Amino acid sequence: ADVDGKRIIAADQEPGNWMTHGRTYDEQRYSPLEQINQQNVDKLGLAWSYKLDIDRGVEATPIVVDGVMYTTGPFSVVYALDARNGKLLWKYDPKSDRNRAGEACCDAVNRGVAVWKGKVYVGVLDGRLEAIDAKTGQRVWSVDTRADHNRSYTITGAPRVVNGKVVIGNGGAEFGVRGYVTAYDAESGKQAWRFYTVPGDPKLPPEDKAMEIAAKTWHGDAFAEQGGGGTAWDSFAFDPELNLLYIGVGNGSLWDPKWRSEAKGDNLFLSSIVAIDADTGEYAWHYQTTPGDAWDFTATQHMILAELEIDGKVRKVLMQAPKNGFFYVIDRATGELLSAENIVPVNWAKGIDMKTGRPIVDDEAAAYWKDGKRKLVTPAFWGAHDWHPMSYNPKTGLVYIPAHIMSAYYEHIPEAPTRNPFKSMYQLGLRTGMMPEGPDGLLEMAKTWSGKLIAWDPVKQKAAWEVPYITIFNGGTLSTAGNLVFEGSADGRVIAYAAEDGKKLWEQPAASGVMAAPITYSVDGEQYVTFMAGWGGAFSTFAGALSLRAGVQPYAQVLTYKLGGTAKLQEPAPPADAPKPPALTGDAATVEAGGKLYDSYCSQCHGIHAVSGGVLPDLRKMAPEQHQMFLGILYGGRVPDGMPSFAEAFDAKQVDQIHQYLIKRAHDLQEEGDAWKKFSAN
Ligand SMILES: O=C(O)c1cc(C(=O)O)c2c(n1)C(=O)C(=O)c1cc(C(=O)O)[nH]c1-2
Ligand SMILES: [Ca+2]
Repeated sequence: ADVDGKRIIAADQEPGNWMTHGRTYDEQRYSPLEQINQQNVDKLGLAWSYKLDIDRGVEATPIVVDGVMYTTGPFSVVYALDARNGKLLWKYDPKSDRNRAGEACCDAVNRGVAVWKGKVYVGVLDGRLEAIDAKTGQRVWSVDTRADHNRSYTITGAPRVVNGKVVIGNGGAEFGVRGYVTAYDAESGKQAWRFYTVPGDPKLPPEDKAMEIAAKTWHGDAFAEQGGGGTAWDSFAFDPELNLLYIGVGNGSLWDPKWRSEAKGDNLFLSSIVAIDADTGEYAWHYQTTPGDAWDFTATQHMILAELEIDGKVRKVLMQAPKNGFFYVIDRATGELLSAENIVPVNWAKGIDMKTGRPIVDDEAAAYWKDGKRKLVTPAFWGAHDWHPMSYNPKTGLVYIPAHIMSAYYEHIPEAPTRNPFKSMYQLGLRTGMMPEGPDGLLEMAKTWSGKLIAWDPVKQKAAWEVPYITIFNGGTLSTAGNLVFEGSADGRVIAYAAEDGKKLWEQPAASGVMAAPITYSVDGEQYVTFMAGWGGAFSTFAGALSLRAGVQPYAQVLTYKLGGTAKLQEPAPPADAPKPPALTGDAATVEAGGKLYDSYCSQCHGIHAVSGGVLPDLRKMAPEQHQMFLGILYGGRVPDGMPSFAEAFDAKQVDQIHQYLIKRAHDLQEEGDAWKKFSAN
């Protein structure tokens, strides 16, 4: 694992390796390998599989160096595997603090490691960054990246190593935190610099030039208490010539701009791409995709650096499709906006004004805090595109985007929200009326959600071709010189398409939903393609009901293919039938009160309207002994699974209200049958 900057910059000279998250610092996720190509891809078969320990969301991009694969599973567990046969070399469990798992918004996911000079780096869900000896799997150093232990900081993203420094951000903007990116010396773990993305306490002077710029765009002082947001929880890119590190910055805390910043100002650097000096962390330029974000429109999405010919001139560009539905091409030396076009229908903005670089926001459709009316906004909080990586094929000039068609409700709350001290709970500052009333409304809404693989031409600013999918949250993409695009799907398939026209050339079942982006590598002259399979993440936890349309279970494994591979796919056992629930003893008012508590505290993991997407237990299907122990489970938590104690959140009466609501929902299930199962496409 003797990777360094020189090797990564010259990655095309050793195409068999995949040495950094996006293969190269420009994060194109394009491999020069072409042993597997359009002529023979139909002969691709499973070479080996490796079963991960925990069946929850899998989002990692594996790293492969000189025949060894380093990858991660849920709860930031690191696996080193022989890349030829999947044999385990070592496993490192950082023992992420399970009491704090509820402080992660979107499942206990991890997007992979970085490798540098004999060490493997992993961001741990509980907020640690750790260095591991690549040979032995033993910990070398560990740092706590959290700036404030009273806040819900987590890490799900993959570190990058640039100029000998390990760079990592945090998650937490759904819980009220102040975002930042930190760089640590790769050898020692000593902090080199920290770049805050939003201002801190307005009573204190700004920390640096960037915060001076940002502070002028925030109003009032609520954001100091509410955190401000701007977490950099996923994407980075690096240009070694310009020595600029690009950071994708996230949404605001709170979401409602009225309660965050008196509905005034752009609130920099929320929803922005920020370029900083890779050595010092000093601000260079920024481009804000969604000024004054109100919809969780993060710009943490994957950024690709490329050279494009635009109006007869070759430009060094940065490309991003953030959640807000537009595809941006930006000059990466200066931050100048070159083009912006929507990749799916959007209703929140009428377009981007190319003179000002700002969106033309449609207040009638989307500004829920202005007139107090509930708004159905497109796209919504998982965006037209979320963290699932894109890829760019320089031969076709196309960017392959796993895109979403989705809308959701946003509703202002008229009284100023106060900060809830319970840390494992979303604090968005708007109503959970984001979702339609009742399970029937949900079913209707689900039918309007779908996914699409879009082959986007960033010069012509339009799609060259598209492939539809049954739900959102399909896998990231991989492009190869074999002129193939590989993608896994939410509904449990691994697929190869022709890069130029999207013709499907190969498909096999994956035994679970696939969200992560595949990679390709070669060892001893043999090319392999690896998919990390395993359903989970934000969609199938919070909106579990809608995700059932994918018809898959969480079953986490590494699936590696080669030409002529003949290994047998392992599959999960089918889920058990729902047991008969106890009698409902609570009256309608009790059930209603329980439902409200459930929505606020439980739905982010177990699913809205108590319909689970299968990642965490469906509470309508509790066993008799779980009903008997209900209070004990809520007060004690189920720590190994990451369920915190709710003793501080609920009194005994409230526990009973939630219990009665769940019993009611269990009876609904018995009477209606599983409408969601029938609804599933498979
Ligand atoms: O604002 C944040 O700090 C934050 C963090 C994360 C995360 O760390 O996973 C997600 C999001 N936001 C988010 O908005 C989102 O849609 C999302 C999806 C996922 C996932 O892993 O499926 N994580 C996150
Ligand atoms: Ca977010």
